[in-house]
Amino acid sequence: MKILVINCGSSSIKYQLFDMEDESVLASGLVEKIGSDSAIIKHQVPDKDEKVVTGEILDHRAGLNRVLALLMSKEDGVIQSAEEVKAVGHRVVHGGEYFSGSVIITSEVRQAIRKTIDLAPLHNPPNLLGIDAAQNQLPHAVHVAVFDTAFHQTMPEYAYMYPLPRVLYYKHKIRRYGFHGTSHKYVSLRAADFLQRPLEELKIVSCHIGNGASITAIQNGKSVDTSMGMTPLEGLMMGTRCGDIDPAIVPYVIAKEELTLAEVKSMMNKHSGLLGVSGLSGDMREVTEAMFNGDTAAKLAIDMYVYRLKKMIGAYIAAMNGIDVLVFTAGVGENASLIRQRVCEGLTFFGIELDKEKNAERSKEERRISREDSKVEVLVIPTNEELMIARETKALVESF
Ligand SMILES: Nc1ncnc2c1ncn2[C@@H]1O[C@H](COP(=O)(O)OP(=O)(O)O)[C@@H](O)[C@H]1O
Ligand SMILES: CC(=O)OP(=O)(O)O
Ligand SMILES: [Mg+2]
Repeated sequence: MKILVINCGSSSIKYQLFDMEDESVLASGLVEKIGSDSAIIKHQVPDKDEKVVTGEILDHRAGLNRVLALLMSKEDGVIQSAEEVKAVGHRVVHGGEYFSGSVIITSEVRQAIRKTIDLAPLHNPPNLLGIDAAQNQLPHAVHVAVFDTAFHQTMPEYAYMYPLPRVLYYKHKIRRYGFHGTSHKYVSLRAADFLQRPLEELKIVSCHIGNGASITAIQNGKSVDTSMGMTPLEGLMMGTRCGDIDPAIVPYVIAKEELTLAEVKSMMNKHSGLLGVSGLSGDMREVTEAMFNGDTAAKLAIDMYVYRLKKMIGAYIAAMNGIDVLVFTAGVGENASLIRQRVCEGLTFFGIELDKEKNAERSKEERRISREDSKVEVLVIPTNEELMIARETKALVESF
């Protein structure tokens, strides 16, 4: 069964086509700068050179059309006809309280996703555009929505409610939802498999630290708390997002700097975090390099990033009254050995003992980086949200 996975951003489409017989990737790629006359498609077929095409792509429908044409083309094609794609799995960021698992997309499902637009104005509209475009171009396929929020629907009420007047929850659904659930779920399943231990017996703290970053406490295979909230702005310090700050700063900055609310929102989402503190970049590679070159602002940014992550791991251990496994994943978690080392150095109290040599090894594999005698297993697990979406899609198609 061939399954196409798509992840639509406001001006981009990421895609992967899987052959689910052996879960192999037949092709993958990215369409960027949709809405312009200089859009870029980067299309990769395993063992072939990447194909880069530029040109006008005015909307998601046109973008998807071009992707399908590439998938079926003579030189770079991997399928003969669009009918070969049996199902399409869509990443949908916000499912509100409507969805605690993946679903086949019906008109009711689209309606519910539309109702959560207010809660995720940056993410859900492009996700819906992607669904529309794909249903239009691939009408014979089964379309499935896989939500970032679904895995976290098991959080207890005392973890997801904010200490605000409760009426705001009843009127506007203001509560914590959490994100990156597909990734946290995937790495928790992989961790149990890697350790050959039942997931139900493990207390896992999973750190998804990429551009966006979140941490989740997973007990009995279920999310019991997570650091992102009503939106993906809460929690850890990120590449360009501030994470937790005193909410009183918002009206104060508006008054002092004569900014609009929209400008402050943009500041907190796009100009804060590593970028805001270092003044250089939101990319951990660039900030680390600057720190090694003696840049004091870059050093402060990294000190803050590590300190805040370490404190949050402590909180998530407390949430479960223990920890068996600490998992690092996503761009920073998978690659930045320095960050892993500095975070773990401050957690020895909990029985977390890193093997410095194993931690420093460069690898794309799932691996243990804790010492043999460490009470807590520390693992690096490369995330694979696309594969997880493909698996959830296949399971739904088969039960259909
Ligand atoms: N070798 C590396 N060392 C340190 N950080 C890295 C490395 N490679 C990637 N990163 C970090 O990972 C981030 C991207 O993470 P990723 O999980 O791919 O993000 P997203 O899916 O949100 O775009 C980059 O911005 C960078 O900060
Ligand atoms: C929800 C979210 O923050 O996603 P990303 O990390 O892809 O920005
Ligand atoms: Mg990501």
